[in-house]
Amino acid sequence: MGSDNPLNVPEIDLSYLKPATPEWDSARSQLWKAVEEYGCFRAVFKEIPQELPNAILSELKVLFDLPLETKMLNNEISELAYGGYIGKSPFGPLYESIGFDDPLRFEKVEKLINALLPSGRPVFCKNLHELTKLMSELEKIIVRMIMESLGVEKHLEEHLNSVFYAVRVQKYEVPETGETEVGLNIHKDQDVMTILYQNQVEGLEVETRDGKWVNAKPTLDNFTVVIGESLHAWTNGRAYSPYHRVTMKGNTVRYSIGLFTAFKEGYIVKAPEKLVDEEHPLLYKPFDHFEYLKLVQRDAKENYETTLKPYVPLTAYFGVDV
Ligand SMILES: O=C(O)CCC(=O)C(=O)O
Ligand SMILES: [Fe+2]
Repeated sequence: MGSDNPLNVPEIDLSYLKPATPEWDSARSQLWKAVEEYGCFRAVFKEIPQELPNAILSELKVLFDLPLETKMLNNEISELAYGGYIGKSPFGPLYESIGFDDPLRFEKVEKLINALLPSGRPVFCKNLHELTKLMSELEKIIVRMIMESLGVEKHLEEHLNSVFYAVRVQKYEVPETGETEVGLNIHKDQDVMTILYQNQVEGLEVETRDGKWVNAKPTLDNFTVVIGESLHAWTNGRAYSPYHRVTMKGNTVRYSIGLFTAFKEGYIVKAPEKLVDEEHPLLYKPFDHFEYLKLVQRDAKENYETTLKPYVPLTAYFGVDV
């Protein structure tokens, strides 16, 4: 399983594409195949120069080496979901992460960094803000391609108005035993999608729809895209949301940057009517995305099962809804 598996998730070049061109359509059909089968792929997106995420990664040691009390200040500063500091836990024994809850607003990035590092880090703040903007452009392309593939692109505008972006920078320590160890336990993401860039230390493993574990082994120009359960529910199950985990081995610390796209507070996740019919009955009752996030409480989760279970209509079990 996992690390010994030579397979990788598909790589798709999404650089410099224009909608309604043959190049766009060809990339879109590769993307949709990957989203259906793996819920995960590696995107090449040359609009983002490699130097940008790498400049951020090279500063992360300074941030994570701060005392725990300092990193915990983030819990007071963050106002939105996906912000705050997460320390090591049974769920992520080697994992720590620092969330930027509204990085499209430069002043919010600056506020957090200045609180953690009073001498400031203006270049880091600028880079993180800039990377968020560019990664959110990539997210919009991916969502557009998914909606076009399903013939529901009229919902694109609604999507753009309904989401917010957060960034988490994440660290995975080297296992002390020298053996392969769990960095972050098996889970599905609850968001719309997660886009990751990391420091070329592999470790992310993804389970395909047919139960095979595959390494998501990126190269320098890859952004790894993982579909979250909210998009899976919104597409009435057409987009796959994979179980995944991070496994650590070797002696290099792994750092990653994750852009999390999530629906705003109050948004009700409901599959478009066009995606529900006799052949595709409604898989999940409409749910409030923020209520769902609260319900899940990722850190407390130890079981290996979908977090959407509370929304599965009882018809799926008993033939009638009650
Ligand atoms: O760091 C990674 O590559 C994966 C992180 C992850 O799965 C998550 O933050 O949900
Ligand atoms: Fe994840």
